[in-house]
Amino acid sequence: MKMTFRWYGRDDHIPLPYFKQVPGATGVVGGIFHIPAGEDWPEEDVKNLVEQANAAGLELEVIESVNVHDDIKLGLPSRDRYIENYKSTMRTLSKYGIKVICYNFMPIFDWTRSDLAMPLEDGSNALAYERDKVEGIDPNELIKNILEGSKGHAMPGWEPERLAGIKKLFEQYEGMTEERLFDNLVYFLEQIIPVAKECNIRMAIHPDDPPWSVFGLPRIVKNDADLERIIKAVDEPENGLTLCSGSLGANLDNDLVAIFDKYTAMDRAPFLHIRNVKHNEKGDFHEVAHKDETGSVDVKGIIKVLHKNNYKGYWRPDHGRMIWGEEGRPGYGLYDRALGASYIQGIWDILEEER
Ligand SMILES: O=C(O)[C@@H](O)[C@@H](O)[C@H](O)[C@H](O)CO
Ligand SMILES: [Fe+2]
Repeated sequence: MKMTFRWYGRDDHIPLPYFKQVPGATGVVGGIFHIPAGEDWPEEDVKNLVEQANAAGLELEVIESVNVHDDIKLGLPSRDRYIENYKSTMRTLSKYGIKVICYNFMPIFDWTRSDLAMPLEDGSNALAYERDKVEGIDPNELIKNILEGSKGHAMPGWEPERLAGIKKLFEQYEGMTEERLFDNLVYFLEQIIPVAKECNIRMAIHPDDPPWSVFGLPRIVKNDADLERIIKAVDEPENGLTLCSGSLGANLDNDLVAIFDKYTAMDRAPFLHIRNVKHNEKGDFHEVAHKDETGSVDVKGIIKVLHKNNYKGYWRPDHGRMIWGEEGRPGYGLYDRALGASYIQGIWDILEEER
């Protein structure tokens, strides 16, 4: 499997060459964050992005994310224009060697947390989700908390310009059901998967984070049944999944090892996010170090099935804690992600030797 790190481009506090210093890192996962969802990505920006990574000796073959405009999720007539832009962006990305595009289909918000820097016992801090602090509060309050907690770092999915129209967005989603949202996803996939085929790109939908309804908005990428329904709806290898152990793992009912096994054996998961979360009695969770017994995720079990299935796709260590005084975008410090990366590769190396 190919180990990558998420890199936030010119907005990242981590110098690109540092990723190369993590043993085993072959590439970075990039994105263009100043272009609003729905717009066609300018070729010049894509070219610069890929060239910068390559100049640092790193591949850039995965994009996270090309975000989907809410009009597509809402199924509005204007969606066709945004889908055309999406296709055009796919063609540009393929021209510069992109192989996988990660995206999500969550209404309005991307990931949701109540705390971006919850203090842990060891003096580090991590992202956390407490139901009482999210569910039942005014979404504007949550947006305020997230933007304050981000300490000036741009947070994809939480763009202040877009969220300024939050009231209208919520009105537009009124009455939206899981069924209709799913139909809108299928409409989108039917349009873009043929283009993906032509471009040799694999689309990889990211699970909802957390994988349950928040603020009454429907969620359709929560569990094994949802994943299966999505890949079957347009049953082509290009219609793939990003398996994220942290997002799916927020629901203890999800059998992560079985899910990672099933979709990697089918070769329908071109991209993986590996991280760990820990639950408390109330069902709340916070993020922890990647090491297996630190949290609820069976990290070793996941790596074992990936190895058994001879996984050849891309993976990246997902959110880490903030440790050793590092300051940066919540979840995306270098130090803890690098520790997680080395831990996971250690497991892989032993399995390789035993094969
Ligand atoms: O939590 C994160 O940082 C990521 O896993 C997501 O934001 C992910 O990039 C998007 O949901 C994918 O579209
Ligand atoms: Fe993820």
